[in-house]
Amino acid sequence: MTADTAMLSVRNLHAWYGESHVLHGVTLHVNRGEVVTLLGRNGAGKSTTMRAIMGLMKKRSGSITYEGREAITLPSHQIARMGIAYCPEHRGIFSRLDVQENLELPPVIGAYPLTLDRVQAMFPRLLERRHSPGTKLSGGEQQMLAIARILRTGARFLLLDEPTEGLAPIIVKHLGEIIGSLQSMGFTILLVEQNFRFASALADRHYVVEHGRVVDEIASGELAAGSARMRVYLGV
Ligand SMILES: Nc1ncnc2c1ncn2[C@@H]1O[C@H](COP(=O)(O)OP(=O)(O)OP(=O)(O)O)[C@@H](O)[C@H]1O
Repeated sequence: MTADTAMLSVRNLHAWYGESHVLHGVTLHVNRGEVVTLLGRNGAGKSTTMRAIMGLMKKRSGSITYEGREAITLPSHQIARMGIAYCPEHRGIFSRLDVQENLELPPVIGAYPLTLDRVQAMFPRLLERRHSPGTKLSGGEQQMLAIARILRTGARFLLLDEPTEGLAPIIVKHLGEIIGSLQSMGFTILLVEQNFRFASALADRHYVVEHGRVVDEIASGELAAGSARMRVYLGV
């Protein structure tokens, strides 16, 4: 499938923090139902790419089409209404609210929001912890809550920024299962990941970001060759 028929298509995306020019022409696409990762070293521009797609960068140029509709000039709340949800690296949990309140807060913007019961069935730990304030959650619980919360909105396209960061291997494994089941449920996911092993087990394709550009694309079928290439990119 080409970029023209993709669910999300990003072409020649530039973005700036103030005077600092950080994205230098990112081009990528994500087809409906895919899990695609952005890989690359710290500071390569992966999070900024997500922020720019979500309309959170004040200055950006290029083209971002979602379901065929141009979004580059739209404010963030309208991009959310198109059906894109963003789970930032620092998770954005409201620490003064408890788990249930965090889950009840998101506005419904899409046609098929998951009900509270449904997300609690998917994340039984959140049901057990429903009256715990955000501050009392472990890193893994916070990550589950952050993902559960965006599922409540009805968005069908999820931007997940380094969900595994700082989590124990067993929680990482569980998150992998959750992302796999979200894909089976029909969600489309763009994922920033530093953990190449985690990413390679999950994703259909990978983009490598360097110095604010996509410099390579690796299909998961090319894994053996891909991981050698990745070691060069990531310097590991
Ligand atoms: N708020 C900001 N103000 C100015 N520059 C920023 C800001 N946030 C990020 N940058 C710079 O933008 C560039 C890209 O950062 P970005 O966070 O997108 O990288 P990344 O690939 O996601 O890496 P990381 O995993 O470290 O977040 C880096 O040079 C970074 O220093």
